[in-house]
Amino acid sequence: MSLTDDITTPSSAIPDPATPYQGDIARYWDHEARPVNLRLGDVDGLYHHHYGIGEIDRAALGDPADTEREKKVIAELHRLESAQADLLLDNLGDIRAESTLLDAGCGRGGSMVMAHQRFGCRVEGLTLSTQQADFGNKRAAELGIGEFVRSRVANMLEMPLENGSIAGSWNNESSMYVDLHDLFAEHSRVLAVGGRYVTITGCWNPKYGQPSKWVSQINAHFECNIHSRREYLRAMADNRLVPQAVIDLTPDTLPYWELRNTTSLVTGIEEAFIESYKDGSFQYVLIAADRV
Ligand SMILES: C[S@@+](CC[C@H](N)C(=O)[O-])C[C@H]1O[C@@H](n2cnc3c(N)ncnc32)[C@H](O)[C@@H]1O
Ligand SMILES: CC(C)=CCC/C(C)=C/COP(=O)(O)OP(=O)(O)O
Ligand SMILES: [Mg+2]
Repeated sequence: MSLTDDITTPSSAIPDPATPYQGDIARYWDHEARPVNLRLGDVDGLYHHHYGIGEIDRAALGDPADTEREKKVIAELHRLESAQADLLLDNLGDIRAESTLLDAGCGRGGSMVMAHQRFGCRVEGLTLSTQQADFGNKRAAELGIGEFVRSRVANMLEMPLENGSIAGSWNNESSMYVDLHDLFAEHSRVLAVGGRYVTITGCWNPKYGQPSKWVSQINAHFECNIHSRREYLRAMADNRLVPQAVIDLTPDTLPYWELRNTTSLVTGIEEAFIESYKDGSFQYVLIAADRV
């Protein structure tokens, strides 16, 4: 059976949002078309809404006076964003082609395509945005993988998925829009026992005390609610998700932000990320957990 055999809800049939807040978030992503996301995605057709990790390849950027410099910087930023998704997929463990994966808060679907290309399996994506789901399904169809990669408009706190049907699931920069206890209860329900959950997220650092002014600025910019690192670990523990790896990616993401801050694609939020990562109030982390 292919993914499309059991489609009962076309991606455009948006149900009533569960809350007014979710309606706001659906509208936000329906109208998003920032060049920093679209021009990077145009590099190779993988459209991401997350940030990058890894060292800058200075040789690939060439001379600052190069007329092709902007194009090269865009390609480099995109390479770092895809490297971030690759690291997330590395942490899913062994996934068989017969398995189904879940991308909770899937955006335009770049990570889903990468997951299918790596594992050959089905990938289910959930987003609040009709525009994003349609975009992801169109891309998958263009790539000839529409039978395997499907985006749907659905609330990740009420996933349209059977209990224990998912081998691996993730949130890539999408968990700051929901209550973590509700979110992990739902991942725990759909994951098979022994399955793997992975998140890459920004979180505020309990060592700092409370969310800093920079964290508050990021929340206001994206209409989200960044959680603390402690909250992630506590909500996982309460929902049968046992951390196997907690990796601080903060030093690995700073080069991406420093490079992005030199381009014409800046959106105005770069300073908040750079300063909060540097003052220790905010961290970029990967957490991988086993469903037990
Ligand atoms: C910053 S984007 C991340 C997209 C994607 N994970 C990526 O890495 O490109 C946040 C995503 O979370 C989704 N989202 C937020 N709240 C959600 C909810 N309650 N249910 C489903 N998706 C949600 C948004 O629709 C959006 O697609
Ligand atoms: C790490 C944190 C706190 C993330 C918040 C969620 C978010 C908006 C991620 C990036 O989306 P994007 O790629 O659409 O943003 P931008 O336009 O800034 O690249
Ligand atoms: Mg982006």
